[in-house]
Amino acid sequence: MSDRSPEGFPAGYPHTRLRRVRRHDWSRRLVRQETLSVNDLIWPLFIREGSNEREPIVSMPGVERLSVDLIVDAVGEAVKLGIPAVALFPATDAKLKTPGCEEAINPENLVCRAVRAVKEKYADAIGVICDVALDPYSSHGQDGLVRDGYVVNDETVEMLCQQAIVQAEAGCDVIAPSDMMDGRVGAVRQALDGSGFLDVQIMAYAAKYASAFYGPFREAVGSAGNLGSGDKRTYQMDPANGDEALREVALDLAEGADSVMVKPGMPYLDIVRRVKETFAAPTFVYQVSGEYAMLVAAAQNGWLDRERVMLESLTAFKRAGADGVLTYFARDAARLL
Ligand SMILES: NCC(=O)CCC(=O)O
Ligand SMILES: [Mg+2]
Repeated sequence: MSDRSPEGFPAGYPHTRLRRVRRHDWSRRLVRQETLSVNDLIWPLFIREGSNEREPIVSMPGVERLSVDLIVDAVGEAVKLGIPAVALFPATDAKLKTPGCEEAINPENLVCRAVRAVKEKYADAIGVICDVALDPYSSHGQDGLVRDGYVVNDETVEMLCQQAIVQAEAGCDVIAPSDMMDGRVGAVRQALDGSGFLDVQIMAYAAKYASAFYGPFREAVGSAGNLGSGDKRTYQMDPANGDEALREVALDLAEGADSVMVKPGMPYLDIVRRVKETFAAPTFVYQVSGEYAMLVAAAQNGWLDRERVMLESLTAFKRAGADGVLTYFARDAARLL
């Protein structure tokens, strides 16, 4: 290298100065690789019974459960902001939760009524995503049917297929199986096709980990008390495993998933990257309730800059390879973008 290189410095220095392109804003913008846009955002919303009712979720400051009429208004805001899709989550009345989860397949259940109301007003101006899983409806808080203390797979899958159909009938655009039963994507695809819903998409929660970061969500949908000291480790993935995520994604794609998801988000960016690089399929990531709660709580204490950590975390998902992010920050981020 140059004879001017000071002794002991790595070859290339000082000709290669990486700070050069960082010096001015115009230059930083020119070399920037990732750009977060409103098209990357999916906004999860929580529904409750009643009309003109809004109820704060204590562990998710700034997030509320909304009655169906106010959900329609919130979706209107999303449409105005250009957010491409919302994900609707029902906080089901405790009286309707049973071991058999019958409310999941009631065409008049809360989520189906919300989907119909939203679609009536906004039609194709925005996509509506609904989970397929039994936890909002189970008295035990598990995502499937329980027999002898175990969440049974195949019987649960039969129920999920019926749940997918009632949600598709209500107008849901994307069915998102979040249950982690084996074989559910193929079964749900077949059920949807068999009922004529050829164009209803499946976004598979393919690599969903048995994470402690879901705590505030369980408060939001009122399932925390139902689950008690139980856990979901016999079906959700072990946080210690990476390779298994690729096997899960491979199966879900082979079974007909249109897109896949990694969940949670920030602690699992390596999984997002591996999934995107391996399959080159539409890949989403869920910045879950606990991640939101951490950032917002720290910001409320004045320890973090809310706006900056929000945008930085969302940009990190893009950098890891995600095509989009389910995030409780969606509206706030969209307002800034
Ligand atoms: N199936 C959706 C979730 O479980 C969301 C979890 C979270 O936001 O913590
Ligand atoms: Mg699977």
